[in-house]
Formats: sequence, C-alpha cells, structure tokens
Amino acid sequence: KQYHLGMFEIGKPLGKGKFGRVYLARERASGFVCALKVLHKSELQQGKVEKQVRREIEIQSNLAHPHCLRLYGHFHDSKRIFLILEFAGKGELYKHLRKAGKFPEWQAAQYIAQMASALKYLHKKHVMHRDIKPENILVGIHGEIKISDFGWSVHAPNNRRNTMCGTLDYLPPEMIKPGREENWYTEKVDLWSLGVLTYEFLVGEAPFEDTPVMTQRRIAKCDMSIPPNLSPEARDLIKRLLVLDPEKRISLEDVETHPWIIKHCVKGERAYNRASFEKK
Ligand SMILES: COc1cccc(-c2nc(Nc3cc(C)[nH]n3)cc3ccccc23)c1
Repeated sequence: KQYHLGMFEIGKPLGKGKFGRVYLARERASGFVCALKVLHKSELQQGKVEKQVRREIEIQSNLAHPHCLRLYGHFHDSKRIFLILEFAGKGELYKHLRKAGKFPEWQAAQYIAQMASALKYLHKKHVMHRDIKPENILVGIHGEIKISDFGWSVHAPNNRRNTMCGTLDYLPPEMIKPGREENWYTEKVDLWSLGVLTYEFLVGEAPFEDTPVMTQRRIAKCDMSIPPNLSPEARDLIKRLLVLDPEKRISLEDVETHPWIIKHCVKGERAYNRASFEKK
C-alpha cells in the first residue's frame, strides 16, 4: 500500500526523539489513529544512521506482537522519511518510572512477563533487540508495554562494529569486553538487559550505574548488589539473568514460569488469592 503525507491529518506533536519528531496522526480515509515519526534525511546522514533506520524499518515492519510497537508503513519526500507507527496512549515508560521512582513488585513482574513474551517472539525470528532499556519502551492505553525503537536490532548472531552511543548501563559484558576472539554475540544479550531492566524497575536505578569507566568495569565483573528489601523470588530472577556467561543465563521460557512471575502474573493465582481473601 502506497502512503503519502496528504493521507494523514497531523495532530499534536507528542515529543522529540533522538533523530526525529513524533506526531499524533489520523489516516483520513479510515480514521485510524497512529503516531507519525518524521526523520530528516540530512540529520540521518550527519548521524551516519541511514543504515540503522533502513534496518529498523525492515525489521519492525515484519513484526506483529502485542508487546512490540507496530510499524504499519513508511514513505518519504525529498527531505524527510515518515514512519507510520502504532500509537501507544500512555507514552514513555521511563517517564512513569522516574515519576514513581520504582515500581511495586506486582507491576514490575507484569512488565517483565510482557517483555519476556516479546523477546521470545523476536528471538524466534532470530532478531535481537540489543537496546532494551526503559527509554525504548512505550505504554499502551491499557497499561501494557510495547518495545519500540528497533534501531539497534539486528539478525543474530552478530559481530558489533558500529560504536554504541547513549548509556552503557544496559550493555552485557560480551558487548563491552573487546574479546580476543571475534566478539560474536547472540540474542542472549537481551537476557542480560532484561536483568538490568528488572533491577531498575524494582530498585529505581540500574545495577552498574556509575561513571562510564566504572560502569564498564563493574559490568565486566558483574559487580552489583541487590538491596535486601527485594523479595527472594525477585532477587533469584535478577541473579539468573545477570550472569557473565551468556550460555548460563536463564532462558525466556524459564523466565515466564519463574516463581516471581507466577506469583504476580498468573490470573489463576490472583483470582485464587482474591477468592481466599474474600473467604476470610
Ligand atoms: C521525548 O518524548 C516523547 C517522544 C516521542 C513520543 C512521546 C510520546 N509518545 C506517545 N505515544 C507513541 C509514540 C510512538 C512512536 N507511538 N506511540 C505518547 C505520549 C504521551 C504523552 C507524552 C509523550 C508521548 C514522547
């Protein structure tokens, strides 16, 4: 389907990302509400990210999962590239996290269960995201989360060439330690980042947060401490995700059936608790 700007009614600007602005938009013909991300070709050239944007479009337009932000289509004019994206009504997760400071365990567990489901879907398609962090997660109108910004996602396995920018907090050891052997890494990098995300949801700051040099050193040694007020189940899951050896990290299937997730996410469990509560 061919799209062009005239097909859309542009609404309020939602915000500015790193390489573009995002507007609320509505397709005139269908009335369908979406988010229109406008990227300026000149800025992409300066930032040397055209390839990344092409990859983001290629990968994200082939994804269809409730917890991955949909890319419905794209088009361009002489100066700009337009991405027609799913609209997530409650905006950026990291703003909710900063406002709340940290999330209660039941909320964090629901988010991590949704992330595990999305990552399972991506990994089945041999796509690794490589940039899982609160800034790249949006919240839908029903409070469900959506992984967005697939700019760093690639087909696994991969040998990192392009330099990483932004925070180091979420990088796994195998992506920072210049290995003697080729630093080939797999989608298991997303498991490490899931562990960092779980920690940050529950503690309010990342486990290796420090100066850039210290962060790298602490990641390479998995030097972090889990505050005592976390439940034993939450601590256990974090420790099974933040493992230096990628092959020894807990699998996404085991994350989904982990006691911490079951305790907070299985409907039966909640209904059971409520039922037993009402009986008293
Ligand atoms: C930097 O702040 C930014 C940047 C870009 C978008 C938002 C934003 N986005 C969305 N939803 C979206 C965005 C996309 C690509 N799909 N759905 C909703 C919001 C609601 C309140 C404030 C802000 C919002 C913020």
